[in-house]
Amino acid sequence: MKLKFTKMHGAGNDFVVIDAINQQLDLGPEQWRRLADRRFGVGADQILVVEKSGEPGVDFRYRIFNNDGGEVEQCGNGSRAFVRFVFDKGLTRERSIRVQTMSGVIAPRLEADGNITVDMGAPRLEPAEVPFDSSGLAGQAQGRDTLWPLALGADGEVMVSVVSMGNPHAVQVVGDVDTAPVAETGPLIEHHPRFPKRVNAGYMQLVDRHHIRLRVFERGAGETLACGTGSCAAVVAGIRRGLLESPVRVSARGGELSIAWAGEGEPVYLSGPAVTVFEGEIEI
Ligand SMILES: N[C@H](CCC[C@H](N)C(=O)O)C(=O)O
Repeated sequence: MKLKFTKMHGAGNDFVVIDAINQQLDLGPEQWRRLADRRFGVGADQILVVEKSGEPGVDFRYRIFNNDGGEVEQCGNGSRAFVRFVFDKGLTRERSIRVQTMSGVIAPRLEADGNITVDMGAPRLEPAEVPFDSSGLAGQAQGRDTLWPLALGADGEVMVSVVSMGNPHAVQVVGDVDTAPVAETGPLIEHHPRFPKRVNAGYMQLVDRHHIRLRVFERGAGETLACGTGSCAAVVAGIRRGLLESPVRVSARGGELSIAWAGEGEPVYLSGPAVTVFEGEIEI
């Protein structure tokens, strides 16, 4: 089928965005993978699909596919691209919308200055909600958080915080993100047996109480230049550990994000850019 798409990015985390309201889609995992392939397709970390919502009080439905073809629950950088896309395409005249995802409703808002702030909902903090299998493990309390030991075989053991933003995150503090073993240990953490749905692996360097540097080896996509939900998860973990105070500036390799969180039970707010790179059409 001939498919119209828009290529976008949020702080270097890149997307193919598809209007499934005005196009009939019937694609499977192999086609999502090909679309996201950087040589045989358009190339992207994730594919974002825009659908009408059937829910009262909700404007759109938002489906997210990693470049391995798997459908996932949430994408923070993608939610900013989503609101920029639907506004620019005239699918809405509202700058503030509510969007249904697999893990609940989020609320992106397109600011007058072009920046975008998203209510990402409240983090889920119980291991079973992540999901993380903590059975038989001795957690180490730090502040309101618990650090869990992850055995990585020859690569030793790392202590991680576990947080769900609808999707699963394992966050560790490192001395220097530039020398952190992201390529070596990212895949080991992503596929660790204690994460039955796999996990996004975050490496956070503390700059000061309102600033971190962050790299994320993403589930189903490998290291990306920025990860919105990973930034939310890292800041939530840092605040719970007593290491950070809201708001926090997150310096990713692809750009800057800002996270605000008032504490347990409260929503996490993600702010940052969303850029349209080009429009295209592909036979898929
Ligand atoms: N790889 C993630 C989905 C995309 C998240 C990321 N791109 C973001 O901005 O939140 C997962 O499998 O949960």
